Amino acid sequence: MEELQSALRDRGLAVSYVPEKGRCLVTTNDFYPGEVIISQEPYVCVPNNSATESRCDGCFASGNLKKCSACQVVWYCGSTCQKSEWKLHRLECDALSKLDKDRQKSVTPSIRLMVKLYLRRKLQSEKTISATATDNYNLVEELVSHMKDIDEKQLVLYAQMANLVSLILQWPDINIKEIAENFSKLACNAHTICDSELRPLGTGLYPVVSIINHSCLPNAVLVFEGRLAVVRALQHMPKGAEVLISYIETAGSTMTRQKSLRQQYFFTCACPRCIKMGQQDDIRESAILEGYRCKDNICNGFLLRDSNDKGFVCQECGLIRSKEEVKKIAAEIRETSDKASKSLSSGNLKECISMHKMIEKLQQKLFHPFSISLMQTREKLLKMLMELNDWRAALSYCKLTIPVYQRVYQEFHPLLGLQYYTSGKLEWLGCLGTRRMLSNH
Ligand SMILES: C[S@@+](CC[C@H](N)C(=O)[O-])C[C@H]1O[C@@H](n2cnc3c(N)ncnc32)[C@H](O)[C@@H]1O
Repeated sequence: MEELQSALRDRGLAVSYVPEKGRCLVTTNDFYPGEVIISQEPYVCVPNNSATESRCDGCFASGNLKKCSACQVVWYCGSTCQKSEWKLHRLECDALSKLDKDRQKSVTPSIRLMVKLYLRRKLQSEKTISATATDNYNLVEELVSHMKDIDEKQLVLYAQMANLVSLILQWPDINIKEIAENFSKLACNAHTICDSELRPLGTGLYPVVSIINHSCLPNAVLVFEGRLAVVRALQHMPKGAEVLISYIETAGSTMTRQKSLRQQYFFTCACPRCIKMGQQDDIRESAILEGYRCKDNICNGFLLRDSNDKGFVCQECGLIRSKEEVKKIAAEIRETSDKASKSLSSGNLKECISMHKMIEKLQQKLFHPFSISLMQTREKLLKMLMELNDWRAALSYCKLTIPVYQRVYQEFHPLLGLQYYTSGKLEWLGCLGTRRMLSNH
């Protein structure tokens, strides 16, 4: 711990402790918006490979990959990445090669992450790989596991996964209980590694970044530069401030956020947004983000359940919307969404787009213009239209999402920046298309 504190002191940081949260990271210098607070390479990481998509184990690139000829499980983009991973993969490769084909199929990214964790610990203890104050297994040992909070079903699953790890490693004195506990640690400490457009690529364990606690109104944000985790300030952070990032999607009602924090991280958030739960402002915001709209098209009022529980009352004009009407439209949305998923899985993008346009129309009838569900549908349309190179139509959906982004994300949030960037890129691509058309005539 002394070594870690000393390494952090040089970066203007310290580890502290708060009874209701456990360890926390605090600043010992001022940090300004956009400034890097801390960056860390992963202790271990894996790409989220599946039967349909593979990425390089070194840099997470896709395309032009070659399978490791020995184990036939791990992919590389070239010899540079293969060499950089070799010390660890040599051991993993031996272990994976001994598995039969069926067993190899059960080696999911989570199983590989755990196998790599144990191999890295072994290599560091043998000094084949060097350890530093911010890169050593002791830091993994100190991570919270919440073993006592996990339900029976989850414990059984972790035990089964631990047995598989043991079967792969074949170490005689391996501790199955410890592996199961490490799976629980990964669940509340590992991070999803995303690319610059915030698409998920893999999972990594960053034990120093994992000391940072959560807030739904964070003062910092975690982004990735390749596999490097980078925490940047979202606002001015004076000396002595606790560094806080958001573990979850912050665009949601307080109830939704609290539920997902309790389910995955086992705590009740008491951040400045969450303590307002049940207050007038919070009720209003939750109803706008996740509730229904006034049935009068001109009125943009949000609805709250009426006292007789007969329906929902518009808080602007007092008009009542019946439960039956709401249920009917919600059922139509569900039905169309099912059809859209089927057309997506059959690869019919054009049909999927027209289904989503129908969903959007139905959602416009039911939800408030700032609704998260409506925004998500428009986001899907934007992505699908971009796949078809229909820049103009994609731009129109991108523009519709921006006011919602502005409402739900803070000024310097990367998701908001990314949406502005997408909009600019689509404007440019649209103009380029028009110019080409003109020059062809
Ligand atoms: C990634 S760890 C953060 C570091 C942790 N406090 C520690 O001592 O190692 C996540 C865990 O920290 C705790 N935690 C994080 N943010 C919290 C918050 N805002 N309020 C209460 N507990 C929190 C929860 O136990 C959560 O599962």
